[in-house]
Amino acid sequence: MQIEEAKKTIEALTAELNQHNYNYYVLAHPTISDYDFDQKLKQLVDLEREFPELQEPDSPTLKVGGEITKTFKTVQHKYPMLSLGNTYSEQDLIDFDNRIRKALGDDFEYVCELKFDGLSMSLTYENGKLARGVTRGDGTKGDDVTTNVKTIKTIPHKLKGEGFPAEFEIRGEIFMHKAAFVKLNAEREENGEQPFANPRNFASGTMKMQDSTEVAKRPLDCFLYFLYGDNLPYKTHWESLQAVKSWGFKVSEHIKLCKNINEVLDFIHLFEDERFKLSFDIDGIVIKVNSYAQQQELGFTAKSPRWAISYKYKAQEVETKLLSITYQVGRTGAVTPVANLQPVLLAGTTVKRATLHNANEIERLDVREGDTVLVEKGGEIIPKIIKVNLDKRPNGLPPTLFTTTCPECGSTLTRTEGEAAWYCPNDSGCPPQIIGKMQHFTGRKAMNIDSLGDETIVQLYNAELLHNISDIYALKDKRDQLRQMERMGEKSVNNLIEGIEQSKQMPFEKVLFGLGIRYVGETVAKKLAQHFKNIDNLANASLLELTEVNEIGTRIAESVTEYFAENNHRLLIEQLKQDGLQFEVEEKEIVLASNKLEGKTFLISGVFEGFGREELKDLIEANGGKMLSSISSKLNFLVAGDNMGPSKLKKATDLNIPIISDKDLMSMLN
Ligand SMILES: NC(=O)c1ccc[n+]([C@@H]2O[C@H](COP(=O)([O-])OP(=O)(O)OC[C@H]3O[C@@H](n4cnc5c(N)ncnc54)[C@H](O)[C@@H]3O)[C@@H](O)[C@H]2O)c1
Ligand SMILES: [Zn+2]
Repeated sequence: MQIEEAKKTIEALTAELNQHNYNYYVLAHPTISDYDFDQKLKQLVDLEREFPELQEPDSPTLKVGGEITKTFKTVQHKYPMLSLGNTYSEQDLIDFDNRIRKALGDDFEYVCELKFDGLSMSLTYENGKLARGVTRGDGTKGDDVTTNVKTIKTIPHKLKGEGFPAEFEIRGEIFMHKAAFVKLNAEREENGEQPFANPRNFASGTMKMQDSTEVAKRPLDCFLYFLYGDNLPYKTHWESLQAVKSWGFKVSEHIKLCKNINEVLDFIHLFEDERFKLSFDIDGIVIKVNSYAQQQELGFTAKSPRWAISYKYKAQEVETKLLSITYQVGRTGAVTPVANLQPVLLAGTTVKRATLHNANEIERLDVREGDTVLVEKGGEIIPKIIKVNLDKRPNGLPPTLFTTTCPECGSTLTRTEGEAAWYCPNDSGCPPQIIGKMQHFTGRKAMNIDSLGDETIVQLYNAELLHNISDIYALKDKRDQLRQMERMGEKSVNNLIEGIEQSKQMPFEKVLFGLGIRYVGETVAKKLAQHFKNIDNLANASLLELTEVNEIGTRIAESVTEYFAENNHRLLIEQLKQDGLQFEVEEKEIVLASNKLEGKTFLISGVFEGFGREELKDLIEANGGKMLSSISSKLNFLVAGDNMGPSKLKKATDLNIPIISDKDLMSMLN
């Protein structure tokens, strides 16, 4: 390659890799596979080796990929958090072993560990207590996410046992189990939120959240894999792993002390298949030289230790034929394309279907019925089509035109500017939407009507006893018809009606969530209910009033106003009101109500361990205080919790505004 051409290629690759790093680390929504990313990075490494004069000092080949954000406090790492050299080839491992052998002679051992596919975290403990949790960030500085880390149950707040150093740092990987991922991602999709591609992205997206109470709802876990400290009493990595286990840290049982590279390869071969039986994703095996002294001798490159390497498994993929593309309609009316495949064995299971996400994805892949496609099951649980084998495309295959009509009711589909999904607008006449809405309404997180399960709803819909949510509350007058149905004895009819009657006591926020307004998930419903207090206030709120609510963006606000603009929906709510459902927040009797805060102004910032922000706000107002929405000289007190933005802190300090804790606030009331 000529230097001119090399320069152009290097520039293009650099720009592309920087973008992918951003998608992966900051947005947690990568657009290419890890394998492709690694191939491109390797190409850049090779080019820079051939033309060293063209290497930029901030080339992605020299940097750890992540970034720090502005939303958390930045913390300097005491020991840099590096990346790991990686390879997909066994020959590279043998070369690695030869390099080590050359430097150390033959007397050394390796430790093999699973390469957990999550995000790395540095935890600092002081006198046996968790002091800090910091992300890798750019490798030298990271985000202080301590409050989020504290919600992870397997990370000890306080150590047990003895012998731990007064101060040390421990590194590990935060991840989400596959089962939790599948469940939570399905909920996201149901709420109209963008699903995450895999558990890693979900875990990483979660750790970036500002609201720790949200983080606490998402089950994360953490394996620890490296101990750092000054003058540690251990000579080897293996020994230290045993010690940290005894202090209460979770260390994977799948580790192996190896005498030579052949034993390492055995471990790698073993997990080639075993990895699919684990409850969490791994993307490879990490191989580390065991002795600390030898690690020191080997040292580091700019980006990774020379004493460790990771072997990555290629995502499993297989070719098969795309028989047809069909469309599914969800509860919200979103139409999802599904690829129906010639059944094929992949990663231990028979795959018949793959997701195609939306029209953009079909266009991107240019996938057509009759094509031969490459299907991948990597970290992801749901197989997906990664590309079309164009060499095998029969002549004259017509391009796929995304359906323009609903496969269930024939309505013309609509799409909002800027959104990926097409929707069937016929929400009161499209069977899967009608059924889905009722199922959502009776679901565990909404009205929780146990006795009216998903199957029963379908059965009653088919028997024309249910068409609409409000019909549920009319079932009590249809006992005779109910009793005639299959599998419906006197007792189950009684149960059914009783469950329905009981649901009338469900609080407003559950009813609101149950209505299934697009983008109004559980948390949003709670926020809206607390803010507007009753359905009429909410229904009459303007876009501006809606977006003024903390964490309600324009997308949600628009969806809410659209919902209430429809007469059908207003009629439904009127009917449900008459049926006796809760459409206002039950005013909690605030025992503390007084006028102790009269004439004083407050602003709340950050997160609190014992209180929700809304709760504090209610408390302040119930005691005569007034809330302000920004920091100005008019503000009397800033009630600050964890994770308060640094700019707010500075502004308050500059204006000399007293910063108080939630506990200080409580004592003002006593
Ligand atoms: N698809 C994309 O767009 C995209 C973009 C950027 C990066 N990536 C992927 O991420 C990789 C780079 O990420 P990276 O720099 O974090 O490297 P890496 O993930 O390949 O290896 C380093 C990381 O491994 C983790 N790890 C897991 N188990 C471990 C164990 N037992 N011991 C030590 N560390 C362990 C640690 O978090 C450590 O930071 C790339 O190779 C690529 O595959 C993909
Ligand atoms: Zn339809």
